[in-house]
Amino acid sequence: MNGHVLRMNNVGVRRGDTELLRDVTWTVEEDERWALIGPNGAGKTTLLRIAATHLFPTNGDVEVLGERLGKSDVFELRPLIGFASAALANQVPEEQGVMDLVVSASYGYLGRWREEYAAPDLDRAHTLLAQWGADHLRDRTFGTLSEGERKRVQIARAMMADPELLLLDEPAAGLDLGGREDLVRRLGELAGDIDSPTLVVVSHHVEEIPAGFTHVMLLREGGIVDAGPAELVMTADNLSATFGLPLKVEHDGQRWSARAV
Ligand SMILES: Nc1ncnc2c1ncn2[C@@H]1O[C@H](COP(=O)(O)OP(=O)(O)OP(=O)(O)O)[C@@H](O)[C@H]1O
Repeated sequence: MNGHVLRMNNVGVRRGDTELLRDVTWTVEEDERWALIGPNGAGKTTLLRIAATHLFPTNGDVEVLGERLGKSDVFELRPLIGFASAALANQVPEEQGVMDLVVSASYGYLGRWREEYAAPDLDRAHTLLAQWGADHLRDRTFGTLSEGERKRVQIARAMMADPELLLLDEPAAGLDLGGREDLVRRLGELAGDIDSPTLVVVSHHVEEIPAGFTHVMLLREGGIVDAGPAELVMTADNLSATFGLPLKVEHDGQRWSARAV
């Protein structure tokens, strides 16, 4: 795999006359942790869905975990990719049990109960729920969970199959301040662990970039404003161009913040 987890070359996505993405050239190496930041409609989710092999681009080349999209069996690739998004959460039936949802990820389907789950898989599901602060929810159904609780359970599920690449679309959206800070701290711990999968997290807010995230891509109107090491990309000029208003950017050594000037 020569270290490249993701490689995109001149990727574009077009729907009718609308360009959802254009000229995206991007490489992600194994030990990198990326945040994709941009305003509503910038194309972040579209880009993440391509990385997850859920969407084929209209043009350009994509390699995920060394396999070329269009030339490989995505059903062999997908178990190696953990993916959590609001769209996936919406596909989970309300009555789905939390444990079933998490443990079934290693069996390749969306949470149907099987009698023959292996004990090590059940143990791993418990451990992951605990790691994401959701162990107390394991006897609940997905439909009874709050927004923040759903996010934690979804991340535990995405981690279940021990992925090589973990893609999280707006994991902190809809969380209150305490919930956001708790989740961002846990993501920071994951980022700092050398055994963690390669991470790509989408957000609208620079405050949600966890500590330890090494790289940032800024997206606006389907195009890359800048992408690379966080300390080079996260300038006031770049952020202002991305969000279309003059911004002041601060970094306290761990986390970023931005506000209008
Ligand atoms: N099938 C489609 N046809 C036309 N436009 C589409 C289609 N799917 C998405 N779009 C548009 O493409 C743009 C990019 O959408 P995308 O969901 O990737 O953006 P995003 O950066 O994730 O936005 P948000 O932060 O609001 O979730 C949006 O303007 C959206 O309305």
